[in-house]
Amino acid sequence: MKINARKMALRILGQIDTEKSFSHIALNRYFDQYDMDSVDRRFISYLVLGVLENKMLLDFYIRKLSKLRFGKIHHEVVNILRMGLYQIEFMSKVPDSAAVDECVKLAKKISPEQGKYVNGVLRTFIREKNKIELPDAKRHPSTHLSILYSHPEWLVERWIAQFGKNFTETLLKANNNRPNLIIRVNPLKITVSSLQKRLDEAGVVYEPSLYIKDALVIKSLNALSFETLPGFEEGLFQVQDESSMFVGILSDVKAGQTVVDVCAAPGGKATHVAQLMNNTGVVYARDLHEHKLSLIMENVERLGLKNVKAQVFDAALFDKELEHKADVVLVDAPCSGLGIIRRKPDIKYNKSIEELAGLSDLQKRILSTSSEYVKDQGTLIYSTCTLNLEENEAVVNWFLEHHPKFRLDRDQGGHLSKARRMLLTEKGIDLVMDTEMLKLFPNKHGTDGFFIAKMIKIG
Ligand SMILES: C[S@@+](CC[C@H](N)C(=O)[O-])C[C@H]1O[C@@H](n2cnc3c(N)ncnc32)[C@H](O)[C@@H]1O
Repeated sequence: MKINARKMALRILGQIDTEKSFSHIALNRYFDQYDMDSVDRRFISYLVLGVLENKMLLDFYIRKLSKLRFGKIHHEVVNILRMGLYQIEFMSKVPDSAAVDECVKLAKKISPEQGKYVNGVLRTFIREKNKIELPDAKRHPSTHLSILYSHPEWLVERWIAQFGKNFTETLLKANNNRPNLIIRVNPLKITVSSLQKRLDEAGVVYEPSLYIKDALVIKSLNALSFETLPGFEEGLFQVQDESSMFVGILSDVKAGQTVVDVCAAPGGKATHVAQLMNNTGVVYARDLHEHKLSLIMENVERLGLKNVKAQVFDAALFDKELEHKADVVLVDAPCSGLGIIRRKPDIKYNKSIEELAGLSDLQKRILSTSSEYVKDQGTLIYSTCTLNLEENEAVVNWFLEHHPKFRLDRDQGGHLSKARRMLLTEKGIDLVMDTEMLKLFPNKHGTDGFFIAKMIKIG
């Protein structure tokens, strides 16, 4: 039986609200449970993610248009209105009349009055949307940007203070764009050109990554549909953002080395370095959560890796067994995740200033403890998928002050070939930061927001 895509989207939004599930998990759960074609999947994920990305703006409109106070509106009707407004405002291919009619049908299932109410709000929006004024951009810049791009005001204020207003606006905008699906080819099983042939045969549209030699940017699929690509089950590739692949490249691992990845699940970076070591040496892939080890193991097995040992271990605690044993230690620390809002729009609504403060203490502790595993002349890499100074530069600067045996690697861009550096310069993309730490931004580099500091132990 054909599913009703809007009804399904409404159920998923309801579940995200009530169970506080992450959107990608809720979407995948429904996609696994119901048989639906790729057109429906794409429409549902577009609508659900679009509503979440723009929730504050859509709620601002509802507040302006509704005769009922926001808190008094039936909870399901709030989501019906959000879906209707989103389709009218952002989905140009959906005729306004279809958006209204379908939402009214959904609301009528609750009661005829709710149908009338939804009809009234949506039709008023179509007539009067140009008259709705946002908070004044000059007098209240952070409130204006916060509503326009649906990011909490405290975060907008913080980013304006750290990056300036114009940069922040482009960052907020980029956070509401859908990211590409990026895959890292697994050279242990296939060459890049052979995988490209397989993708061509399946009609998949892709292009080579600007940054990473063995990575492909998939253009014809969204990030949630990677399992449908040819070769996934066979382990011919791993899904991973280019920003995160930089950790593997910067680590400069060699065959036979010992690597400790203290925060490894689901194993993106651990499997990358294991692959770069050509299935030799050993990668200790650790995580605090036992249930996450299976995620690492699934990837390890699928990719055909023999050199990864997955272990449960709390990175904040010292493990004497590994003292001074590692050539490379990866600290991909738990963080606020504010660099991956494009992938998980829920993140921007779930964080608070208090939570961020607690995180930097944990990050310092994990980094200090893990540094004890590094051999003389060994490498320590600290990374996060967030953008705030407090969780990035401040943590690394604090660490360097307290650990004089470590220094920043001076040549963060040195791993890139000359040709690739020229290409990036031509495109106006600057990778080497004046702080000698690498920070990538969705609006500047087209990648996830990501931070990497590579340090060397002088010994
Ligand atoms: C950013 S994710 C790691 C992503 C992973 N490195 C990858 O590339 O796929 C951070 C991980 O740290 C783990 N974690 C959080 N606190 C931890 C702790 N105290 N010790 C070890 N792992 C921890 C989380 O379970 C989470 O899987």
